[in-house]
Amino acid sequence: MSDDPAVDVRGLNHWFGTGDARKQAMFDIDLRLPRGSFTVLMGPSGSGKTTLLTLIGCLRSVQEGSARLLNQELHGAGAEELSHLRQRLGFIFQAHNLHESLTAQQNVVMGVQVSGGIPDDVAQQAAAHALGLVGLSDRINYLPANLSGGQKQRVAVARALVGNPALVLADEPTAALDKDSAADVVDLLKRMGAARGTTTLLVTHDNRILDRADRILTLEDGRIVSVSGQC
Ligand SMILES: Nc1ncnc2c1ncn2[C@@H]1O[C@H](COP(=O)(O)OP(=O)(O)OP(=O)(O)O)[C@@H](O)[C@H]1O
Repeated sequence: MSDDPAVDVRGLNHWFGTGDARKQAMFDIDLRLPRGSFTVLMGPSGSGKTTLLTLIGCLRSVQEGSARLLNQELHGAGAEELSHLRQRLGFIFQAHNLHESLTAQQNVVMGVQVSGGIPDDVAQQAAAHALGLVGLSDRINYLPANLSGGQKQRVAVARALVGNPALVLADEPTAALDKDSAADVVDLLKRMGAARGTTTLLVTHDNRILDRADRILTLEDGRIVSVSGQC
């Protein structure tokens, strides 16, 4: 495995709006995420956590500065390169975003098929395996409506990890969960990340997660104001 960090951001600035409404949201961000690390990104509402996550996740264009993701520069990258890079990422959001009309298994299969060209039987096997890893082997044919909040979020974790992503970006994945389910989801992400060498960046307001992070970054008003933990 390469020693290069999974994410290497330098001098990143970002603005929203145009003309008089133009407002700077990110200021001179420097950030490195070593491969296999588990980093928590904290900060008050409006501090820029989601903006930073979506820039790193190729969901927004980098306007100024450098952001290298898996050894590829995002600033100036074309749509096709960004789309290929996105296929190497796993996303988990606060709202699990499961398709309500699809079973747990079918939802996870969609996570395999983002990269395209995967035979259906292989996708089905991979999805069943991922659901087993998150402890839901006995729920694969359940619709989301018949799963608890914690179980739905575990399906979302399985869907994010089934394609073996190099980097997992999670935005408030435990916000809607009770204490035990939140701990389960984070432990699961950490355990699976460690087993596969996946790098994880997790945005949260949830103090319960902090003791599980290798590193904690704090954003305030679009600036990183503290970094704690190992580098
Ligand atoms: N699409 C947008 N257009 C204009 N301004 C935006 C847009 N998205 C975010 N912003 C502004 O950028 C700043 C950072 O927002 P962001 O959503 O990244 O913060 P956050 O830390 O994720 O907040 P929260 O914890 O509430 O989700 C805020 O001032 C926000 O109003």
